[in-house]
Amino acid sequence: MSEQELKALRVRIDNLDEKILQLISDRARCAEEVARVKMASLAEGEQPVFYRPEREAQVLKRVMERNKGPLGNEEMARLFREIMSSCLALENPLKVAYLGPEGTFTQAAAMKHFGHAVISKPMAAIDEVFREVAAGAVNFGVVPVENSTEGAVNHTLDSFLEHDMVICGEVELRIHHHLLVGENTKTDSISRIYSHAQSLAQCRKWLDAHYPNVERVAVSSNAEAAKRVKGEWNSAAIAGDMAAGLYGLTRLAEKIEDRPDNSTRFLMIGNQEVPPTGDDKTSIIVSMSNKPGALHELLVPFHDNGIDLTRIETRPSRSGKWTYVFFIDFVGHHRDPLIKGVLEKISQEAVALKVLGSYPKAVL
Ligand SMILES: C=C(O[C@@H]1C=C(C(=O)O)C=C[C@H]1O)C(=O)O
Repeated sequence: MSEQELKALRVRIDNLDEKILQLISDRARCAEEVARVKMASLAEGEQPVFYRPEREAQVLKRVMERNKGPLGNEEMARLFREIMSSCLALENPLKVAYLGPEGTFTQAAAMKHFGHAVISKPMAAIDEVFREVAAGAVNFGVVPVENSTEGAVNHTLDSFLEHDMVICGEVELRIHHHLLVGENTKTDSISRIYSHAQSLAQCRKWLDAHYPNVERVAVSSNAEAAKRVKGEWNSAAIAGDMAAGLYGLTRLAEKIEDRPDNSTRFLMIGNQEVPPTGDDKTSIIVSMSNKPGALHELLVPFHDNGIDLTRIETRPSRSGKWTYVFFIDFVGHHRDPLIKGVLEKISQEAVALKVLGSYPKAVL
């Protein structure tokens, strides 16, 4: 390609960028206007709701449906995710607590869902994320709930039993783990490997094959593991890209997770009910009396109405020995008439039923 051609293309790009800049600014002004209208139409004492997850899901879906390439749908939606995040921050920047420290996959999930124009607050434990939301110190919290290799994150499920929270969104993240070391570590003399228990479990076979005799030490998060090995001799951490970059570690081995499709699902928790979008999921907690056929009774209404169950998890109820609660996720919104009927049926049989929230299915 000649210099001449390159020059002409760069002029075209500059002109397009100018148009994009203009359009994004017009869009941001619209968002400001939306904020003004929302404020003006408030009833006495009513708090404005700036963040609308159902609307954001609709915007992203529209973008994906209309996208004709060459950029992929996810790539294009990611760009619009950030534009919306910045527009919303003009109305009112969201405060989001997540399971920290900085560099965790939960932080990556928070950014994937809310974009980067939020005020984010790392918390030391899952329960603290719940408490921060309950105290009103932040608008939303982000917590991991299940991993495709290792199953449920029990701390999160148990926290739902203790706090009244509304789930307002979900996000899924592909989880790639790397074996990381700091500059002081001699790679042939690793005597200890730190990570979160879930991550150690997700790499169990790889560790058994490559480091069978090295001590595995579970710490509170894999970002914490990365932070530790930065200054330590002869130790390594298992963590992801964000933590590797943040703490400037070297990758001894990449993508060491046992299953290549290893993914984690995260939930956004808050106090805001989300209206239906037509493509939603609902999470409930149910406790049944301890009698034969109780689980069957619970599941029949879903089957009879053709409702797609996406997950069922059992946890000790904490209110009596050998009594259990069921965490159930299914497709649909609790305001849909069909779902309403099913929930009514279940509540006739159940000791307790709590709807944790209905929320748009993950778009990205
Ligand atoms: C502009 C609005 O407010 C926020 C910003 C949005 C956007 O930038 O598209 C979408 C939904 C809200 O989170 C709105 O409610 O439409």
